[in-house]
Amino acid sequence: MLYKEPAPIKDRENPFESMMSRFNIAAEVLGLDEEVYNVLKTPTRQVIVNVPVTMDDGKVRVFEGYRVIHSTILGPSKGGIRFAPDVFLDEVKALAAWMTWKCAVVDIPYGGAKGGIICDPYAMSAGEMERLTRAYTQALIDIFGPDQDIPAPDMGTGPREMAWLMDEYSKTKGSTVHAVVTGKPLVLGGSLGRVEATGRGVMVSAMAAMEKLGMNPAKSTAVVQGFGNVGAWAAKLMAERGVKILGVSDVSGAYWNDNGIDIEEAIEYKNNNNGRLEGYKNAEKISNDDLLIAKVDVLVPAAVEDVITIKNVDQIQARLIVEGANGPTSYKADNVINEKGIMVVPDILANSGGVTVSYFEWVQNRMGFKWTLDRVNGRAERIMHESFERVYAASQKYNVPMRIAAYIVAIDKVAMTYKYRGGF
Ligand SMILES: NC(=O)C1=CN([C@@H]2O[C@H](COP(=O)(O)OP(=O)(O)OC[C@H]3O[C@@H](n4cnc5c(N)ncnc54)[C@H](O)[C@@H]3O)[C@@H](O)[C@H]2O)C=CC1
Ligand SMILES: O=C(O)CCC(=O)C(=O)O
Repeated sequence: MLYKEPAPIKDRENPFESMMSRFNIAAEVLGLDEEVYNVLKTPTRQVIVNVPVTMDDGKVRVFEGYRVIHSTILGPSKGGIRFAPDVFLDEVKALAAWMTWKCAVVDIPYGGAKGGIICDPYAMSAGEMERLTRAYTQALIDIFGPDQDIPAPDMGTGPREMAWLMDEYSKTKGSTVHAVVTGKPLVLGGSLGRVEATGRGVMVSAMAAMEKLGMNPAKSTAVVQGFGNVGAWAAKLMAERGVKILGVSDVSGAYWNDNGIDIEEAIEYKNNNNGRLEGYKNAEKISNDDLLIAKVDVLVPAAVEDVITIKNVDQIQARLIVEGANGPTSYKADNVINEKGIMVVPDILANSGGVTVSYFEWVQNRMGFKWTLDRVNGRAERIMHESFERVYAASQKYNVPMRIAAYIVAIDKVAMTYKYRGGF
């Protein structure tokens, strides 16, 4: 029996359809070649695996896992692995396509992929997680590779799982292959700055957007949904630039303080509390729904897909949304957002700092050389700034919102690559 059935698709908006609807608009604006459109609308490869794992109670449980490779036209495919109870194939397909667009937006030489396993990482022991990660790696041993497909962390995974993946892959291949995965612990060839890279990119995007909107960070307020790797780092780095973070949330609920949440303290609390804010005292508990519609200047969704939807978009009060998560806004909410004049820094731009530093990690692994933190952060921030300006310029040129502009920039690069490579 599977650990848990995926949530029925009818209860959720379909992230792949959300992705395609934006892709369609951008493709039309660009006048994308029909052949290229047809290649890109479907992933290159979709693998479903069922991996048996011996649990701590001695029983064997079978877990369903996925690896979807959307495109390899720009280079080896790249993208994280999500461990979550409700991950499903169409979600992984959307996440894989977003990786293609993201890598193209920041102009790094990767295609897009994503993986997932239906499991609850918070309910499993370290031993069970290790056996699951190793079994998944074995099931995909011919897919992964430093020149083929390079995984990284996503929701529910981090450096620990990447270390197991690298070890399992290396043992099978007979030599240590650092570059098969990024987001590894430093001691195994991880890069300085990777852990905080996605949150740092969110902060850089937020600052760039605030400048365009004439907002002063030191006089601005924000809420951050999701207090994991991306949300906690984004909150911390934005607070360091003077933004008052009035509320944060995770699966346990949302936490609000009129004077601003002490982010360092909240992170310490979470780290000592099995990764959760549950029971956090120096704030008022509010509902996750109320956090999203709170009266603040900036909203940073950094948890899951489809949290800004047709159901709540009317009530959103923020002037600026910076998407730390992948796909947090359903496509049906786009029109209302645009009518309200809210600026959105879309996921494929705002959270691209993570894959950018993953690229640096891969480069360092292949050079056998380590960069300093200043070099990593300096280069990543430069890429984020340049990418932001590229997307902003496209939004002005085509008179479209930033999200469609980001797709235009990405699709244009992919289409140009097809033009030169040919082959079909
Ligand atoms: N880790 C990375 O480098 C990157 C992650 N992302 C995206 O950022 C998002 C978050 O990823 P991570 O921070 O890595 O995951 P994580 O597993 O470290 O943290 C996820 C956080 O979201 C919270 N959460 C889950 N469901 C929620 C809900 N319904 N309401 C409020 N909070 C909820 C969890 O409690 C946790 O605090 C995902 O969409 C992921 O795909 C995007 C780019 C890179
Ligand atoms: O760091 C990477 O390679 C990919 C991170 C990721 O999964 C994402 O950007 O959504």
